[in-house]
Amino acid sequence: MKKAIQFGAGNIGRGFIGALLANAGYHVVFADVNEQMIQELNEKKSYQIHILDLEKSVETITNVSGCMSNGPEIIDEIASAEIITTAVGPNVLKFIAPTIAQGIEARRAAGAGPLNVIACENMVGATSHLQEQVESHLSEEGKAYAREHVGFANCSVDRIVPPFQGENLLDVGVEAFHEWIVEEPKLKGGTPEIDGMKLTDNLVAYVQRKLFTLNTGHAITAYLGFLKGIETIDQSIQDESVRSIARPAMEESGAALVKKYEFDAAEHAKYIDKIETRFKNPYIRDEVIRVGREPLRKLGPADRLIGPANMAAELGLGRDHLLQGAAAAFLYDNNNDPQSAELQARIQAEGVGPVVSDVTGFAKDSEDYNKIMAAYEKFKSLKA
Ligand SMILES: NC(=O)c1ccc[n+]([C@@H]2O[C@H](COP(=O)([O-])OP(=O)(O)OC[C@H]3O[C@@H](n4cnc5c(N)ncnc54)[C@H](O)[C@@H]3O)[C@@H](O)[C@H]2O)c1
Ligand SMILES: O=P(O)(O)OC[C@@H](O)[C@@H](O)[C@H](O)[C@H](O)CO
Repeated sequence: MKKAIQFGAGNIGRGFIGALLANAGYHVVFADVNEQMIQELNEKKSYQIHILDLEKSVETITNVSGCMSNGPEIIDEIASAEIITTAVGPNVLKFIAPTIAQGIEARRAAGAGPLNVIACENMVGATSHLQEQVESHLSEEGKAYAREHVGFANCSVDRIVPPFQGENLLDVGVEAFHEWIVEEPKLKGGTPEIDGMKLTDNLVAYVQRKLFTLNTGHAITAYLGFLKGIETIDQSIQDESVRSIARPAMEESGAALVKKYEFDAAEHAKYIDKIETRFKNPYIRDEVIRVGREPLRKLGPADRLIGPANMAAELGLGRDHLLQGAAAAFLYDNNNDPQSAELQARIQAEGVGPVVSDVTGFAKDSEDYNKIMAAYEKFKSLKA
């Protein structure tokens, strides 16, 4: 039987990618550092996906097992797999890269056939980033083997999967919508047949379309909601003062995306409408602290707040609401989130101006810097 390794048995791993692979006839080995999750996967060998939407349903996923991603067994698992997917978070890719490299060396020694690696993270070029990290751990022979036999394909992955309290630790609650788009030209050994995997040769456009629309609106809804003491995304987007920034911000990034990639403007408007409806899904409890997690990552130059603002600026387009959204991120003050604590400690120590400039790359007193600073001062007075 075909084998897939899914690094990360978390929400998107179990709730989307692992499930698609299992349904496509792969035996899916979830590799994680969470011992309890791995034990449970090996005991139960199945779990349920609860579709939490207007039409509810339950899907049972079978033919799965678990493996500690930091134990010795994972190397043999990689050596005998056809596909590796990840959903561990962009910052964790560097920790799994040496393991994937060891698995590739084992495949080379065994003369194994093609393997495809697809990092399913909210990050432009996540797989290329992982590939660089993996290559840095490969021998010269390993690099040559990988060039010929290992495909590293980027992707865009979209399904809202918040933490879920089911009867079973493994069960997961998801929205009905899902979209997984994979960079076809990078795949090796032919295209795997996986229902729900779409293929494209223009991936960057689709990754940015998703990251700069859904994740942009999501993050802004989270940070503004947090400031107002609102707990969930669906409640936050219903608040007119939040929506009146989050929605135009998605329209600003939309105008930039349409211009840059020549997307159909009417189709893109529908895409934004659909996303707003997804945020409003009352059947899913998605907390603003999940969506706002790791604000420093989200404020990165290629990520969902500053990335679309820069794209709009390059194209001579408006970006006021995107910059207001970024300002709200600088006020995200949640001690349970290490990046939020780091951000707030830096603002305390250095003052907000230098931190805004350093994190965003906007020079002091530039137009975009001044707009963030003005919004920051305005929002500060709104803090719940
Ligand atoms: N949840 C969503 O709605 C969603 C949707 C699209 C994309 N994503 C992306 O998917 C990725 C994962 O998000 P999530 O929501 O599933 O997070 P999550 O926290 O639910 O899952 C991450 C999993 O990775 C595991 N992990 C951590 N370190 C590891 C390691 N060294 N080796 C193996 N596993 C390790 C964790 O134990 C956890 O089970 C992120 O990049 C996120 O942006 C999430
Ligand atoms: O996973 P993050 O932290 O990059 O972003 C939080 C959410 O916006 C994200 O997980 C969405 O739910 C997901 O991208 C929907 O496809």
